[in-house]
Amino acid sequence: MSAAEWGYTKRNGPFTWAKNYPTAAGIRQSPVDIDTALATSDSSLESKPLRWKYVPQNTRTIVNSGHGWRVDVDSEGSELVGGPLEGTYKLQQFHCHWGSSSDKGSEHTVDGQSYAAELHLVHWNSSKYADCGEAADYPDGLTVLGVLLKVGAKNPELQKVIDLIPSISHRGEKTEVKEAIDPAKMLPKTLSYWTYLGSLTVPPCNESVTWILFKEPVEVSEEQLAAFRSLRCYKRGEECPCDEVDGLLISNYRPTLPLGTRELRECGS
Ligand SMILES: CCCCCCc1ccc(S(N)(=O)=O)cc1
Ligand SMILES: [Zn+2]
Repeated sequence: MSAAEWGYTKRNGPFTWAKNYPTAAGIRQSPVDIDTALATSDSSLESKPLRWKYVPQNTRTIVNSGHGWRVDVDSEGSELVGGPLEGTYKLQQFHCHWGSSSDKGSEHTVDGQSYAAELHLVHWNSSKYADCGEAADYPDGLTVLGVLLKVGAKNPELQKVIDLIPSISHRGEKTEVKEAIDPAKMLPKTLSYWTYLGSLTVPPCNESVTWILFKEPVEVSEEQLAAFRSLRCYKRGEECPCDEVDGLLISNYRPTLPLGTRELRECGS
């Protein structure tokens, strides 16, 4: 989309994306509702535990993409292997999706239930592809670890992100992450998960993501969610293009798409 960039308002939101990004109307789209009764447990998943290694010092910059905040990471030194994955995946970035109030905001839902937000750790298949951009064009190119966020205690690791939000209030602004953020500390204690083949949940909605969604939600406080909603979707000095309340990014989640004939597997109770 040229002037009217895609976004989350009535005018440019998820139901308009397929106009400019035909893949958004595909049959392997994300997010989906996790119908727990449909999930099949798979011994091959149990036999290859999910394993990851992150380098906190490699969390480089945080940017306001206009669609939310995103922490870009130097992939070197990171790895994610096991579970449903063939080969090694490296961490590229992590970001979050939320709603205008904490009764909604996650992208995946579980038996129809929404959570307050959802954290995505984006990895690319470094065994087969040269970088994330290339990997995004292949069905086995990307893996996203999804963490459901529910309202509760303040999340100390995410607080390091929240503290940087005032310096990236407008679209395009970015700043150095000085205090290292450890992605591993944002994951739940129990590692049970659901996995299925899906897509990027934002345009161009490439159908190249192996989704791994942890079952156990992680806590975040209402104040921390309010900080996410204080980001603006337009550039400093420009007028607000979106018809959101003075361009505040109060909601940036895509509603669920049909799972269709895709298999939904689970590992752990
Ligand atoms: C054409 C290059 C694509 C880079 C990948 C950008 C991206 C990664 C993950 C997600 S999400 N919300 O599915 O985790 C959205 C966007
Ligand atoms: Zn995401």
